Amino acid sequence: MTPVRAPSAVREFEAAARARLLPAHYDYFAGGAGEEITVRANEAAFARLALLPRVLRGTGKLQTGVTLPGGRAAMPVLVAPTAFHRLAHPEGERATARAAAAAETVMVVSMAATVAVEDVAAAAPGGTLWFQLYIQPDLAFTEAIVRRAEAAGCTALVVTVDSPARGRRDRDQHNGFDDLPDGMCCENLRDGDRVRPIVMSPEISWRHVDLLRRMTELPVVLKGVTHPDDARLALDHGVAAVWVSNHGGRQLDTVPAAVDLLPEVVAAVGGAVPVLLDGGIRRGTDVVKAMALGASAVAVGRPVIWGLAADGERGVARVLGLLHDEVEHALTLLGVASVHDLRPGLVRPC
Ligand SMILES: Cc1cc2nc3c(=O)[nH]c(=O)nc-3n(C[C@H](O)[C@H](O)[C@H](O)COP(=O)(O)O)c2cc1C
Ligand SMILES: CCCCCCC(=O)C(=O)O
Repeated sequence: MTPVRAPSAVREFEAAARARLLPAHYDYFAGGAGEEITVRANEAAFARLALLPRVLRGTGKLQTGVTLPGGRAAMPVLVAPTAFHRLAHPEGERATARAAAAAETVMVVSMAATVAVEDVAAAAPGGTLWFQLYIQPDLAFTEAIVRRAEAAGCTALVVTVDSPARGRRDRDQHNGFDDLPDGMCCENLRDGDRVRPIVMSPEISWRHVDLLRRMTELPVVLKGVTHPDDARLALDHGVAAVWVSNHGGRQLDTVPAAVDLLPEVVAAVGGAVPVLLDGGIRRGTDVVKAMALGASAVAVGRPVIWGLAADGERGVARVLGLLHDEVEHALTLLGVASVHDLRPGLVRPC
């Protein structure tokens, strides 16, 4: 009998996940906005970047840890906020949080999680959680959610700013996917005995970022920045980090690939705060390319979902473990001892 081989690359988890998920749920996780041009561009952009190794550097012990406003991570790959983990696995966000804690990295809990942030925290004591927020026009409700995240022990607030409206996702429209199944809801949206809908409002502005900063002592990370002028404004408004992201190509289609936007944002930020990046990271080589171009750390969305759907906590742990091992391997072959020593000169367009 041929033994079943465990996935040896992150990409292999997608097929395993697809085989287990309902087609409409697979499409929700995999899909993006419009023609999915940005979804494809995110990955393709990494393939268009070449790495140029240095030799005879005597590098020795490797350093992959990073220190960020919301705490330290042993690897420079964070778990991006993604919604609805219980569609992928019955343990949902609990399983993801345990795997992230075991990998000693940060999990960003989505506001649209299907397990309440308090229960995610309880599932992974000792783990580092950040909380992702869509600022709700009802500011009292926004504040109530912030207080819950604080009380659950989250160490940063990630405010997603690329969603003044929900992306138009053709796959979801064709599948009629617009709600969670019975027995599942966005647990962080509970308000007394009802669950509120998430409002993505075009009325949200920099004024709300200021209000939020006054509302909490937690560092505020701005996720979904693509324009260098917005990166500069983010600094004016006192954010603790800027997160370059096009939401994995799920919001405005034809926005450029995230990694192509990175250098201009890094230049605009000028080292004032860390710059994070997500979108299309599938390999350790993608991680080092992004960090060479100035990212302080990166995050992965779909790879975590594929690991979760394929094999629950173990699958997520394997995805994170593969990325960690690949980062170390890439550093060794690049002749670089620490992720902090990655520089633009190690990357070339090809
Ligand atoms: C299924 C899914 C759900 C997502 N849900 C959220 C969310 O609730 N909040 C958020 O800020 N971003 C959300 N995102 C965007 C991710 O945080 C991240 O920006 C994106 O997945 C990165 O691209 P990648 O999937 O290629 O790694 C979601 C992405 C996916 C794929
Ligand atoms: C109505 C709930 C919306 C959750 C948003 C999740 C998300 O950001 C995504 O990309 O999907």
